[in-house]
Amino acid sequence: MAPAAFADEEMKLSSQVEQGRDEPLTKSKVTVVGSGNWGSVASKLIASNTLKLPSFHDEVRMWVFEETLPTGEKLSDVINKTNENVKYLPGVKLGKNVTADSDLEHAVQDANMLVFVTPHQFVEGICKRLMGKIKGDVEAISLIKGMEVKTEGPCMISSLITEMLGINCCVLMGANIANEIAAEKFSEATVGFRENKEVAEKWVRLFRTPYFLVSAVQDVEGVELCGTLKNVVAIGAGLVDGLDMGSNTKAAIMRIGLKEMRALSKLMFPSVKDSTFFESCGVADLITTCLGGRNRKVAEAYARNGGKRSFDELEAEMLQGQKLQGVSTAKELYEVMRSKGWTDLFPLFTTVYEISIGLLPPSAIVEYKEDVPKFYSVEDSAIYH
Ligand SMILES: NC(=O)c1ccc[n+]([C@@H]2O[C@H](COP(=O)([O-])OP(=O)(O)OC[C@H]3O[C@@H](n4cnc5c(N)ncnc54)[C@H](O)[C@@H]3O)[C@@H](O)[C@H]2O)c1
Ligand SMILES: O=P(O)(O)OC[C@H](O)CO
Repeated sequence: MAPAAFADEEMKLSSQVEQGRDEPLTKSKVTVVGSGNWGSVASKLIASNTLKLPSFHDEVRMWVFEETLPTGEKLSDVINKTNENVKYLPGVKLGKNVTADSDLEHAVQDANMLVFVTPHQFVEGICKRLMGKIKGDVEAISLIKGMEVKTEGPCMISSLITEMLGINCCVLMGANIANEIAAEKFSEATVGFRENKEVAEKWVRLFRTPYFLVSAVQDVEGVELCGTLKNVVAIGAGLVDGLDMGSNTKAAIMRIGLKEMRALSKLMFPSVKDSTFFESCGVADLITTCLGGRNRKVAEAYARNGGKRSFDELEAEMLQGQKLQGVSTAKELYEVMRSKGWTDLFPLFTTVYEISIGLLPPSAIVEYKEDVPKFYSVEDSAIYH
């Protein structure tokens, strides 16, 4: 396949460039903070590259939120013994140079590159534990799709990491269903960076493989908001699947969702670029999530049950410890929209939230309201600019 072949060439080139240089004086040490489904795949990707690229230490440390398996063994011990995350990514070898570490402070203590990849609701607690424990020259990247809402307004996860730990934080988002990348099927991702292009290029080198093509754009908020907001649209897509509405309806939800994603992103952060929505983190992630993601899957079950079983209950039963981001993100978005008086401008986001808390039935996702034609007028609205 042409793109993969191109990626292969690029990879060789970047290895040659690195190998052609003198051995770097200091090699970067990478720690992955998180070890769920995507955290484990990210560790595998990175570990395959640190072995090849001389500017990185071979070992990749992966922080594991410790749990006891039904066998009575600790998850981190089993990962180190089998080289597999038997709970969150069974059947896939991570690479012998991945070391699971259940001690958070110990896992990060020597790292100069931190990869944050946990469900978004745990990040603040993790950062509190790390405050004052990070070395000065550390760079971070967040693979986390989600946001926090503070009294001052919305706070993206990369900003939370920067504010709490005093370190620069890029983001990596994309059409990245973890199990497919674990099986080394070709896909793409987008790194978002603020100012330092060299740092972004270093992250690209660390992640890129012949089957995982990564490019960088200077738009942290745009990339992160794409990854965050698509999870709410995915809930809408799952609801229409559960209502057996068919492809046209799902395409309509995706189109309306994309428009709301772009409009809300620009309202929250006017610097967000339109072009970002055409990268992997934008339209491609929206499509893959609405076709094959966990948010879609659980929302489908919610609609099939007529809203009688809660999202929490279905998540626990269907995902076995993996976490949904779309429902909590819908709530967080709603808080932002309500406080700003924007709910009427975003009927899809608002409806998904109201369905998720049981205020409306699942069928409300396709009930057209004559008096709310806002899908079409949001860009003309005075507050849009
Ligand atoms: N899985 C995917 O396909 C995928 C792809 C791209 C991005 N993401 C994003 O990556 C992020 C992480 O998702 P994931 O799929 O790796 O995780 P996951 O949903 O598979 O697993 C949940 C993780 O949370 C951990 N956890 C549970 N309680 C915790 C606590 N109190 N404190 C800290 N950790 C705790 C579990 O140990 C587990 O590692 C999310 O923001 C998600 O949206 C996921
Ligand atoms: O399985 P989901 O719905 O959490 O989505 C996974 C990824 O974000 C897709 O890129």
